[in-house]
This record gives sequence, structure tokens and C-alpha cells, in this order.
Amino acid sequence: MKNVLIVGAGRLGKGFVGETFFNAGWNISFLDKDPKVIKELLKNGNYKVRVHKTDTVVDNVISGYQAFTTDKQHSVSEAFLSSDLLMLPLYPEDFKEAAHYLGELFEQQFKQNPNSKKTLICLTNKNHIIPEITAYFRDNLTNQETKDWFDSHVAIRDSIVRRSTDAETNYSTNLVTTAVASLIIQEPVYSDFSDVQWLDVRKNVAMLKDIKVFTINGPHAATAYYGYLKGFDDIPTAAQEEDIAALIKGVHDATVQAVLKEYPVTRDEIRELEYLPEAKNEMPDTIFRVGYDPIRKVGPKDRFMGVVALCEKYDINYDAITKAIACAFAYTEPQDANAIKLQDDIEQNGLQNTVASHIGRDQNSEVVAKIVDEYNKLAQLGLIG
Ligand SMILES: NC(=O)c1ccc[n+]([C@@H]2O[C@H](COP(=O)([O-])OP(=O)(O)OC[C@H]3O[C@@H](n4cnc5c(N)ncnc54)[C@H](O)[C@@H]3O)[C@@H](O)[C@H]2O)c1
Ligand SMILES: O=P(O)(O)OC[C@@H](O)[C@@H](O)[C@H](O)[C@H](O)CO
Repeated sequence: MKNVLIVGAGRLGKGFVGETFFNAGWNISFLDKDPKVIKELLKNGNYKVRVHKTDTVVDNVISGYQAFTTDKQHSVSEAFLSSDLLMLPLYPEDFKEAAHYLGELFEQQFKQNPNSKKTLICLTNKNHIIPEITAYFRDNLTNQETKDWFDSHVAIRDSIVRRSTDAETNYSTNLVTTAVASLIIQEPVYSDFSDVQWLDVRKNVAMLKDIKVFTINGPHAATAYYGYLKGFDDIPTAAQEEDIAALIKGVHDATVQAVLKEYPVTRDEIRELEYLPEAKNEMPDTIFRVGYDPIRKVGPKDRFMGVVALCEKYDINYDAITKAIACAFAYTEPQDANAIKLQDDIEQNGLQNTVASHIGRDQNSEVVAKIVDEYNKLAQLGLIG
């Protein structure tokens, strides 16, 4: 049997990655830094995933896995050494710590089995971070010989996640997921996972990922932030409301125009990145998960500002995107640490300064003025409390 180690056993780790490898009959090991995640996984020895496919909804029970915390004694060691594939569904800011923890295990692998190879697949929505992630791993290797071995025996690859997976918390053992499109993985890889459904190795993943994050995640985040201000809790319900639907369309249309100008692709070619096939009984994804971490989402090259830069370059109207960004600056979800941090920044430094510093533009730039203006309009409508 083949072995996979899943680093990050939260929503995506359990609901997508674990479920998918379980269906293919692989040996699964989970590693998570949150002891609650591991305790819950081991409590009954199984967890449940409701899978929304295009034509049916299936309830699956996943069992027979191992699960480890990132403990000092590295209990995961044997599972790590026997897995030639590591899947890493982590937030971008978590890779440094994960690389630090795994460094010692790569040293062991080099000493015990220098001919073995490994593929690490990173599952995030942040693009162009593989060189940074690779550097985190190399920095944790003690000498040049191990680094040389690492360079020729370990492939760290990016991927494009085209599914939503939710649960009440990262440690929940009841998850929902949409299985309608594959995970697109950057080639080449050292591991053979051709027997696993939903994994698709391709060229040009950096370009395809920009297109997917801009066209899907931008409108998605706009739904979350405007939906929150209008009092909704879940994405499918918010997306039906007239004003929110108009904003989604505005963000999407500007984004598609910008993408078609910037990249050597046709409208037909981007369709699989721009829309996901509809799942049966659309899953009730939460505004909390989709809006999570507004600081990352309003950042200079992310789903909003990455597109604004292209709109400026090609003289495309981006008013809808500035309205979506204004909603992000008005997002006050108390359970989201970076939403609270944004509110503290606004209180201490004023709106204009805060917007400028987080989107990475000059205080007096046109885009900052537009966002401030949209924010004030939302306030006048009584949407900012
Ligand atoms: N859930 C989705 O639908 C979805 C879709 C597309 C992309 N993503 C991306 O997938 C990544 C994970 O999202 P999620 O929804 O599963 O988040 P999550 O919070 O549910 O799970 C992340 C897990 O990683 C663990 N973790 C953090 N640092 C770790 C470390 N150093 N070592 C081991 N474990 C560590 C956390 O404890 C947590 O359990 C994010 O980058 C997200 O943007 C998620
Ligand atoms: O994961 P994030 O925080 O970057 O973005 C939230 C959602 O937009 C995202 O997870 C989507 O559901 C997913 O990318 C769909 O394919």
C-alpha cells in the first residue's frame, strides 16, 4: 500500500485530502500542531465527510488512519520516512513552522535512505510562494551535503485548490466538501499518485493559479465581506441577495476582462478556472471561512489588489473591486484575529493610512481614495456599525 502524510489536519486536510486518499486505499497519516485536532481524530478512530458531487451527495466515513501531533519526540518519524508523498494543506503563514519541525526528519531520511525521493504538495490560495517555502525547508537542514541531497531528491510543488471544504472548527470530525473539480498540481513530481482521483498534474500552474485565485476567490471574498455587512452567515444565501449578486458580477466581470488582457488565454480556456461545476444541493459554506484573514486577502498581490493592478494597466473600470475591498476593511468578525487587527489599525491610524499600508499603495493614490469613498458610502447606508 502507498503512504501519504498529510501535514495540517484541518478542514481541507481531512475533508478533501484525507477523504480522497482513503477512497484510493492509501495508508494515511495526519500531522497537526493543534492537539485538539489529533485528539478528535483518534477519539473514535474515524471522521465523517459529506461530499457534494455534481449529481449526488455522499456520506463517507474515513477510518484506519494514524494521527500525530508535532511533539518533541517526533512520533510521526516512521510515518514520515515511509511516505514519499506529503500533502500540506496549511495557511501560508504556517509553512515556516512546519518546515522547522520537519527539518530533523529530512536529515534522518538522508542518513537512512539517501536514494529515496519525496514530493511535497502545498495547498494554499497564495501564489508565487514556492521559492519562499523551499527556502524555509533548506534553512532547517544543517549542512551543504544535506541541502544538495534535498535539492535533487525533494520536489516542493504548488497546486490550485478547486473545492471548498468546511466544518465548524479545524478539529471538527464532521465535514462537508464539494467534489466537482480536480486539484491541479505543478509538474514534475517524484511520486506516483495516478491511482488517486481528483489529482491532476499540469504545466504553467503559476499562471493558471493567478487566473483561478482572481476569478473565483475575488468574487468569493466579495460575497463574504458584503454578506457579513448585510447580516448573512453563509455564502450560498448571501450570493442570492440582489446587491450582493450585483457586486459579485461587477468583481467577476472586471476580473475576467483584466485576465484576458494580461494572460495568453482565451475565454474558453479559462472557463475551468473561472467557474466550478455546480454541486448537488450546494454546500452551506460559511462567511467566516471564506472571509477568514482579511489582511491577507486585501494584500498587494492577492485576489483583489492583484486584479486592481491589471485593471490600472489596461484601463479597466475596477469600482466593484474597490467596493469589495471597502467591505473587507469594515469586516468586524470577532473570532477572526486579523479582522480585529484591521479594526484596531483603523482606530489608531485612521482609515486612509490603514487602507494604504495594507494594500501597499500611497496614501494619496486613486485606489486608496476610491476605497475610502466606498467605505463612507457603506457607512452612510448604515452597513458599518
Ligand atoms: N477549506 C477550504 O475549502 C480551502 C479551499 C482552498 C484552499 N484552502 C487553503 O488550504 C489551507 C488550509 O485551509 P483549511 O480550511 O484546511 O484550514 P484549517 O484551519 O481548517 O486547517 C489548517 C490546519 O493546519 C494546522 N497547522 C497549522 N500550522 C501547522 C504546523 N506547523 N504543523 C502542522 N499543522 C499545522 C492547524 O492546526 C489546522 O488544524 C489554507 O491555505 C487555505 O487557504 C482551503
Ligand atoms: O482559503 P482562502 O482563505 O484563501 O479563501 C477562502 C475561499 O475563497 C477558498 O477557500 C475557496 O473556497 C476555494 O479556493 C475554492 O476553490
